[in-house]
Amino acid sequence: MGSNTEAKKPHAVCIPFPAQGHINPMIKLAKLLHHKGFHITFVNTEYNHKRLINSRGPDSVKGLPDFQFKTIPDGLPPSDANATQDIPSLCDSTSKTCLVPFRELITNLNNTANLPSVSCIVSDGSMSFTVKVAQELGIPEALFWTPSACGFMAYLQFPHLVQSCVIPFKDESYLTDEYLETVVHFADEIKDIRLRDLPSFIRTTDNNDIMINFFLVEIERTFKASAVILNTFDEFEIEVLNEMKSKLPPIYTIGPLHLIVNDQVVDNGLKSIESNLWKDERECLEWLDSKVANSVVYINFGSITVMTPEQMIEFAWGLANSNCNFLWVKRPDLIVSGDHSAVLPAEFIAQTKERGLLVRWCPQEQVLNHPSIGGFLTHSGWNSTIESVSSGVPMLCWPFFAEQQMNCRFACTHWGIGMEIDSNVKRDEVENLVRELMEGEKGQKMKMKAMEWKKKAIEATAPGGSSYVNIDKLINDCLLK
Ligand SMILES: O=c1ccn([C@@H]2O[C@H](COP(=O)(O)OP(=O)(O)O[C@H]3O[C@H](CO)[C@@H](O)[C@H](O)[C@H]3O)[C@@H](O)[C@H]2O)c(=O)[nH]1
Repeated sequence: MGSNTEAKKPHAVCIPFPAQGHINPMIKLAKLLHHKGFHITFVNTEYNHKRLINSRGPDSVKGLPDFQFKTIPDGLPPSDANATQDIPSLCDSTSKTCLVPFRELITNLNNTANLPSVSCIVSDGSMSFTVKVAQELGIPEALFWTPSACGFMAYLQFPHLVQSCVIPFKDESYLTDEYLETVVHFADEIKDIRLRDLPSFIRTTDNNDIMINFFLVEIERTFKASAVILNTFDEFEIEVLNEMKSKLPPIYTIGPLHLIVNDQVVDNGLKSIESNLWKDERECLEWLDSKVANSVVYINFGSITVMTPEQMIEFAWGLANSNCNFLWVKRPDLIVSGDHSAVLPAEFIAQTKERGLLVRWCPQEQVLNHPSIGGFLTHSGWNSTIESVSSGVPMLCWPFFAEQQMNCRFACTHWGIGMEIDSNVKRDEVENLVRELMEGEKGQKMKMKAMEWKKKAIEATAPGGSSYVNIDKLINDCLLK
């Protein structure tokens, strides 16, 4: 394409919140927009840019002539660690420090010869300082909220919960299992949501709590955006979406995004653009090839969850005692003490060596699509949940924090594809639930339900489907305006 045509392209600046579970869906959306004719500038933090180079090599950030990577600092002290940063610190520092470098970056882009002017911003909902820059430039800004619609809906309750003095809790005596069972008003059609299902950030007595205050600001700014994007599909979360629709800027449900991208984006150059911050151990796919269909339980707690060595041991013996095959992704920074290798007992390793594989990071989408995977023990992060749904894989849910409790609640009670593991995890419960998931009657029912949702997810993303259509609407009605 000649530089003249290039200069006329719409130019979207895409900026994720700097954590794996946010970068992944944003890079997919950026690829899709590129495929639809946009010039893309993708903005990572310097910290994550370095991690991307470490895990995937320098070519991984070279981009393409019309898909470039840029960086801004995250405001935290420099570090060479290969680990997820502390989330409250990151929320605090990005919201306080990133506006200035982001504005400077856009000014520089607009002053670069042969580069189309920035015509829209697609920002993570948790990086809403960017709305200010869009307003200054008079260009549209779409906020991509990367949790589920039900999780996002739960965050939308924060202003009301604060005004009505429900959160922060008055004192420690409210932090009990009994009080957390209190049913709250959530949506007209959904009456079974309890305090314990709301984002874990509500479980504080601190009036200056970083996370509550952070979400109050992010929610308030959402109303100033031109559009809200969600990585879900209408049929899956229709009650929640109906409830939100009248209260927010136009909402575009465009998920499961990875299905659309895998179907539509065939360009080889784009295929090489990936966003793993840890190195994939792809050998696990060959190991899965050696196992019979639906026989392996896959365990992965995403990029942020941490657990104590004791919890890990309970999971380990629960898995060993279930006698099932398992693929367990044990991220290097999964254990709170940071002691990666010392915690798993030698007897566990010896006992399970024929039927268990431990890796540090894996190509999750491919793993979930592998025929030998029969169930997923997950922390209920939204990407993991929607990827599991898209593959027709039922789940055991051990929600850790943020809106994962809500995803777990919906998986177990609304979608019929999940069973919850108590936060105080014990080996017997793991053993029994893994058996039930892989061999029991309830597991069979969940599998059938998961397969139905998979079909619906594919329909939503196929030509004419709701998410497929919404991408074009998002582009025409918002990003090109
Ligand atoms: O070995 C692995 C482990 C994970 N992944 C990918 O990493 C992402 C993980 O995302 P998610 O499952 O959502 O977990 P978190 O990393 O914990 O995600 C954060 O971001 C999500 C989206 O906002 C929220 O739903 C979560 O609560 C929040 O913790 C997914 O795309 C996975 O496919 C891999 O490719 N390989």
